[in-house]
Amino acid sequence: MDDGDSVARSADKDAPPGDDGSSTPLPETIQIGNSPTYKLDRKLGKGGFGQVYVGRRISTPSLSDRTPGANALEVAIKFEHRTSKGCCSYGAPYEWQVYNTLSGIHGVPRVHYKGKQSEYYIMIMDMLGPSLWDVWNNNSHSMSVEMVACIAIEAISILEKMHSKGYVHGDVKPENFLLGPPGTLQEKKLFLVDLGLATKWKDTGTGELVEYDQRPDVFRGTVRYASVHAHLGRTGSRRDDLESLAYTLVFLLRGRLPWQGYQGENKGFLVCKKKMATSPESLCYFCPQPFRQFVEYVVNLKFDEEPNYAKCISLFDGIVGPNPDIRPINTDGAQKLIYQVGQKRGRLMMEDDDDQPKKKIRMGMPATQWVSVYNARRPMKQRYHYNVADGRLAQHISKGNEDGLFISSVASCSNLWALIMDAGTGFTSQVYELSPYFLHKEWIMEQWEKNFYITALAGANNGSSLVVMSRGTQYAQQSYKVSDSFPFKWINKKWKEGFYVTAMATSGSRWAVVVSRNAGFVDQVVELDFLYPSEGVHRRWDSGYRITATAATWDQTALILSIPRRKPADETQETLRTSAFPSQHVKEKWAKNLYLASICYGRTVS
Ligand SMILES: Nc1ncnc2c1ncn2[C@@H]1O[C@H](COP(=O)(O)OP(=O)(O)OP(=O)(O)O)[C@@H](O)[C@H]1O
Repeated sequence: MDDGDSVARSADKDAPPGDDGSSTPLPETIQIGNSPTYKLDRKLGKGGFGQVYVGRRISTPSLSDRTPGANALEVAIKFEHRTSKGCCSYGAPYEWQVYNTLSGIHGVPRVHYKGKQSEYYIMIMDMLGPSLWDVWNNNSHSMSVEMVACIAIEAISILEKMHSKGYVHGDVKPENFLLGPPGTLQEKKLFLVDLGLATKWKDTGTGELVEYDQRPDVFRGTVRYASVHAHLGRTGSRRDDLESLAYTLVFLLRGRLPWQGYQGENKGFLVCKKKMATSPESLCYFCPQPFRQFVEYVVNLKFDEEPNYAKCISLFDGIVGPNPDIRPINTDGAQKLIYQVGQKRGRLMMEDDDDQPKKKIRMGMPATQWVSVYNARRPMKQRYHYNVADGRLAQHISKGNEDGLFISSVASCSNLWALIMDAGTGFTSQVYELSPYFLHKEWIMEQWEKNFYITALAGANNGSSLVVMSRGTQYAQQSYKVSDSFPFKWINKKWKEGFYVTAMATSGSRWAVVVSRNAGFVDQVVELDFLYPSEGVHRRWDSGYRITATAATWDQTALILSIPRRKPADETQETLRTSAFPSQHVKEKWAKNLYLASICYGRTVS
């Protein structure tokens, strides 16, 4: 590998040295269950979990053994030490479970035997050949367009098959595609191995989809090839495998991806940001059209959208030679798939819907907007002020207070403040401080002593902050954190302690998050993205969550969505994104009894 960024496993998969059993010698001969005996030969590879060796059969299989592959003279033997991190709680490696369903399906090697011998979990499987990474590496870091197009076609059909069994692979990359053994009938056949990160996207029994979620602190996969959704910790679904495949194909073709070379603690974030900022056009600048079309299609797929595999395959048809028998990679699986789909639909190809305007989400163009959130409420007095300079804050606030209004939200844009005041807060008194710090701890602690709690918060790009604290809230305790990246880990810890996020702000690229006990919520989730996460918000809305806090930096938008303890009579919530402060829109919303509940300014689209 040219740099260290190809394999960055989730924390779970990073076994400390020696913990993978490397200190325990491997057995010289292997015999598990009723398997024949194999003698250990050369090493084939080593991964994060296991080591893979050639096994030579040195005994005849028992007559009653009808295991497919029992007669193979050479097999691949995968060893995982019993203390490996890949082993699940009941002992056997998680990958075994996945192979129980997928062994031997199109493009997946057959597992002949599984069992335990001495300190190791052992899986005996079909022996395969070099990986696509090996092929690319041994061919001066290059691969022909025809070869990559054939790989595209066959890989899509393999993923289609795997997905049809309810699994997503979760770690699609050149190293995990293997060819058949050289010199055999299968040397041009493609296989996808390493099912250790495979997850269910649907329950094949009930047909029900796994629930959508986002856990921004969870990353599984390989940084270089991971989908943007995987970087952001979203539940894996079919689109993620296809996005990783798209990056795999472009890597094989161009020899490099634009996000290679980042290092350090922040690497995952920087790589993800670069992926978001790279348009399909620029990613595929030197590649034939179909590659760009494929990238464009896969990055626009929704969480539960059924990919049109046949259409994806047909994109590459024009590149590969017409005679399947002389192609550099077998494309049998794909031909079968297109045939089936064609039959079902009464024709070979799906219609092309490219002329339908599709929103392009990755264009590499930053844009900054106001995000405003409106809730249905009984008629009440609400007022807004925007472009308020520091010196004029006091005047607006005291006028509002005189009229019986308290501040319900604050925001900042270009070092000027926006202020929402209304009669619906339920507060009994309120204090605020404009401070040059983000945040001013001493002042906040003093107010906590006096039973004021933070109820609104904004930060300006110059580092100053406006903190509003109120009495008469239901909060029982509060805590906050200021951090250089979105502090999901901390939030997650606080959730476990009974706190919920009740206010959030940014100052430049820094975040401040306030959590409170007794916040009146029964559950809370986060949506964090490099653009406004519309899809996630809609999924959450459908499950009863409503946006209760918003904040955005120049890079990312974060939305906190909560389920209220007491359901409001009218659950209507609307959001707007506008480049100017939405003064006219607010008035239109008021006319429909929708009132500003949250507002922020920052990066929302790319
Ligand atoms: N059936 C096989 N035939 C030949 N070589 C194989 C076979 N299975 C695995 N290998 C080789 O062994 C390497 C490690 O295998 P695999 O990826 O399954 O292990 P892992 O420990 O799960 O790795 P990772 O760290 O990628 O998760 C592969 O990259 C490949 O080179």
